[in-house]
Amino acid sequence: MTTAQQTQRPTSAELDAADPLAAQREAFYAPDAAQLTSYLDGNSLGRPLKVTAGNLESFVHRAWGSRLIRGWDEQWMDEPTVVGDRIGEVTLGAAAGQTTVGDSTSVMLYKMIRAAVDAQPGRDEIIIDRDNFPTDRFIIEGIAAERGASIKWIAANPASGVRSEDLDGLLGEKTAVVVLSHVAYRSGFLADAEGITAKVHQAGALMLWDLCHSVGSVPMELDKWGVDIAVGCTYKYLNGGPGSPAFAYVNATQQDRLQQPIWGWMGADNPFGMTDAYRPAQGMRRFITGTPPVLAMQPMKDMLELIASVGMDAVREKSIKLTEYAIALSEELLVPLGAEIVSPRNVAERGSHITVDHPLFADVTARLWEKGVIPDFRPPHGLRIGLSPLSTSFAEVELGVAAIRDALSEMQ
Ligand SMILES: Cc1ncc(COP(=O)(O)O)c(C=O)c1O
Ligand SMILES: Nc1ccccc1C(=O)C[C@H](N)C(=O)O
Repeated sequence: MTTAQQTQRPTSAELDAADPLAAQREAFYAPDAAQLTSYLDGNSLGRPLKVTAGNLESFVHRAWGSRLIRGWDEQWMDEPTVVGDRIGEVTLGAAAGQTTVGDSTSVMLYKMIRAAVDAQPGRDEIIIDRDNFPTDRFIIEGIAAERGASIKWIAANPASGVRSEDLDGLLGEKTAVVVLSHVAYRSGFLADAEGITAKVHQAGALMLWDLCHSVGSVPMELDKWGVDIAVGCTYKYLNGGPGSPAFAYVNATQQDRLQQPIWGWMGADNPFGMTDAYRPAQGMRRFITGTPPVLAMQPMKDMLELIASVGMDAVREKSIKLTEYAIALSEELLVPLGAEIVSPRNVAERGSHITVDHPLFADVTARLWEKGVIPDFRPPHGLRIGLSPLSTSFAEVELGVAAIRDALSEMQ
């Protein structure tokens, strides 16, 4: 590092002092320092809010313990779409009536991709990229086998992600649906959701975005972009807790055309009519299958209100500053030790995490976890630094990257 670099870059203390969202970090539960010194994995599991502990206790005592079965009539039957609408309003740019909550992300992806393929007669091709998260790829392989559809693969580009031109030569009159991640789980590449959606529509195909790594960190305008379907998880930047349920968005114009494949009573038009035949409910309720995971939906409500109070634009602004800082530190401290930054340098093409590659990073990550410095590792060589804007400080990033440098140089 040159002296010039040292003097040009603000210190982590200066960045924290200038951070308009710094006070929000107090809202998160803080384990004692022996357990945690730097949490860099909010993109895998967000931290709990302090208020969530009391709210869960009160849920047990009041809504569940006192109202008991009456809770379904009074509130819980509507919870999937009420919480869904709030996710839509606060984070997705989605008007009410287009978002619901339930199932795991994998199951929700299955339901939505199957519904999309079934709704496109004469079209039997699904497009996805080789670098997409395993569950997305596996589910599409399963659906292709089940429906006799074929898969058109976008070639892997691990240091980047999918650009509009990557669809050239693959998109056509046989394409039923295109499935892409808005932010790539490995590189953090942020796709041009609006441009790609428009291109997919020109070919008459449906567009499904996996929002797992963007929801709650990147502002979105799903309605404006004309997105057909989106699925995302709520345990990362929506801090819903381990295994909190997924959400699905279906554009109002597509809801009647889509029929999901797992016909359960809760997605039928009259669940308590105990009818002979399944008839799908109107609107988003048709995408529900079984009893909604109401308890597991509670923590995300607290985070949604915190995000609403500051706004997604402020969240994104901090996210950009955090990833810029993590890249600058990685360049100074890790690249000289042979590490390679494999995330986009252009902020407009980057979500809220970065990945740095080095052959020793699997061992480095294991050693860091013992010390309470928590990034994560994705094979073959990627150490991911996830920066959850409302809970991460610049000091934490500096401490974390310095610890990675120390572990790496000790092991070399
Ligand atoms: C892009 C992407 N899709 C899906 C998932 C997860 O699916 P599930 O919630 O079913 O484990 C993840 C992370 O776990 C992910 O990063
Ligand atoms: N759901 C999990 C359960 C256990 C451990 C990690 C996860 C993740 O979410 C991983 C994340 N989707 C990833 O991009 O690697």
